[in-house]
Amino acid sequence: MTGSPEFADRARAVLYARVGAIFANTARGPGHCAVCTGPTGAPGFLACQQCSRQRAEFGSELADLVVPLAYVQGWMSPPHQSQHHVRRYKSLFHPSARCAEDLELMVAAASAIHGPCIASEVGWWDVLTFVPSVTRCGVDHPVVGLARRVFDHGRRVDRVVLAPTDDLSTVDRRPQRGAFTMPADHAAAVRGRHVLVVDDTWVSGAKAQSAALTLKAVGASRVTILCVGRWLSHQWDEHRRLIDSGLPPYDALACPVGPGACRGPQP
Ligand SMILES: O=P(O)(O)OC[C@H]1O[C@H](OP(=O)(O)OP(=O)(O)O)[C@H](O)[C@@H]1O
Repeated sequence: MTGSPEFADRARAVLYARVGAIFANTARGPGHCAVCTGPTGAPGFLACQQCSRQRAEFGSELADLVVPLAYVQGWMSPPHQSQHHVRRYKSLFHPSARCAEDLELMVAAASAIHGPCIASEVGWWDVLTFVPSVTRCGVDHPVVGLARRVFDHGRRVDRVVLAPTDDLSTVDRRPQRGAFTMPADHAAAVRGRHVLVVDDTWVSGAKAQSAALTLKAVGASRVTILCVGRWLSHQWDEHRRLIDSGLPPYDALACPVGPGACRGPQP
């Protein structure tokens, strides 16, 4: 059964074989941003500079919980396979079915195994959506395939879509309240409810948090962002240090919500 210990063991083995050498689990705790899991850059800080700035500006309008599953080792030379995966899965001209399938399996396993961990932190989600692409918004974007793989734990989950506005193209490392809108009937489905927002990559979090701003503005009680890859840039000192520290292979049992929150089987 999906979500059972047997499923978890099987998913762990499958993902270890498929992406263990490609991705590494995100980490929580000292040195890691409590929001996005990126390096804080300085000891004693709970959040990285980007997330701190966003929190100072938007406070509780932002997502209540951000769950990045794995680090993407970006801008390496030669390029790292994790970068290749998160790009090729949605490449317009050379899409890779293998990459898409791997990311979808990661979302399916994480939401099945660690859905209860999300629930223990912020409650079960009632509504599901995704972050639309700037260049290819709409439901034919492969990010929708990721959202479709979120395991619902037998619960009723409504699906809604965010509509990008012209302001979305100007979202650059800083969330904006007007980047998305929501059709009135979808907004009604969101009011007073917990929305899970799926995205493929978190770089600054600006787009995903812009989605959260819209959802909170139309009345969502809570927003959780689930993204596959927390992008690290090998060109930034603190990111390079984390990459060069030797990241362990991806383990589907390692909890992306944090060891203290884990309600699933332990690694
Ligand atoms: O964390 P951020 O700094 O906001 O960057 C990450 C966002 O950027 C990409 O979106 P884009 O619209 O470029 O996606 P596409 O490549 O799918 O068109 C990606 O899919 C994330 O949504």
